[in-house]
Amino acid sequence: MDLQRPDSYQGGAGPDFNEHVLHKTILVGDSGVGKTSLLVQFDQGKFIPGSFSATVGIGFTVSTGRYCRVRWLQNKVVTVDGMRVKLQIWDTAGQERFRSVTHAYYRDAQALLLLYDITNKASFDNIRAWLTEIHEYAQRDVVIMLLGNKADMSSERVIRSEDGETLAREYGVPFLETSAKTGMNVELAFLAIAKELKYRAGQSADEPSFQIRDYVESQKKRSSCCSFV
Ligand SMILES: Nc1nc2c(ncn2[C@@H]2O[C@H](COP(=O)(O)OP(=O)(O)OP(=O)(O)O)[C@@H](O)[C@H]2O)c(=O)[nH]1
Repeated sequence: MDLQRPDSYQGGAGPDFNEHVLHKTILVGDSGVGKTSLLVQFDQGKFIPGSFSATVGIGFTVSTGRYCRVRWLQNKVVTVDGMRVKLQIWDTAGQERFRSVTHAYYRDAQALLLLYDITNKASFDNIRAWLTEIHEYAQRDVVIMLLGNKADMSSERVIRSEDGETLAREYGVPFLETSAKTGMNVELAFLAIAKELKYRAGQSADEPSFQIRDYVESQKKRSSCCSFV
């Protein structure tokens, strides 16, 4: 899937950028927030209704020998400013009983997409606990993005968009509302992560600095402006 689209960032990759490196990206969040659905939407461009179980044979099952918290992974190539960024995306199961198995996976993650469900207050309230866990087990410079998923379910919304934004600002992370059902902002979330990782890998003194939060905000404004055109 070629995700390149016009945007404001035109910096090239520096000499150290290695397009063959896989950038490990993990989806985390409470059970049922839509992690698998988001990945399926990104991978296949479609929404498959109903919960996925750990036994559903999509992709690649990672056996831990115990409970399998990390279920499958998907390699995706995202084209950013003409360069290929390879994301190795790990889907995880949100149930509490699998959590201890996950910590090892955080350690070498370069990016984490942290999801809550805008129709589920508990999933939003648990974001702080997820962030505490991430800060404890992940690398200090891991790229984190907060996603309020199921944005299509407006009649059942209990978490306002402003609440997601406020929480994200408090932790200094970018924020998007997404819908795995309609595809809203799904590509943008992964594209922003890929751009940040590419920027970090190729950072050089003469390159304009890239700020993922500014990028996400500018793209959000662009899509809200253009959806009315
Ligand atoms: N309307 C709507 N439903 C969604 C969306 N994302 C997921 N769902 C539904 O929410 C339920 C849970 O989705 P999953 O993708 O299985 O959630 P998960 O976070 O992977 O859950 P665990 O595997 O238990 O951690 C399913 O019934 C999905 O069809 C969305 O954006 N909009």
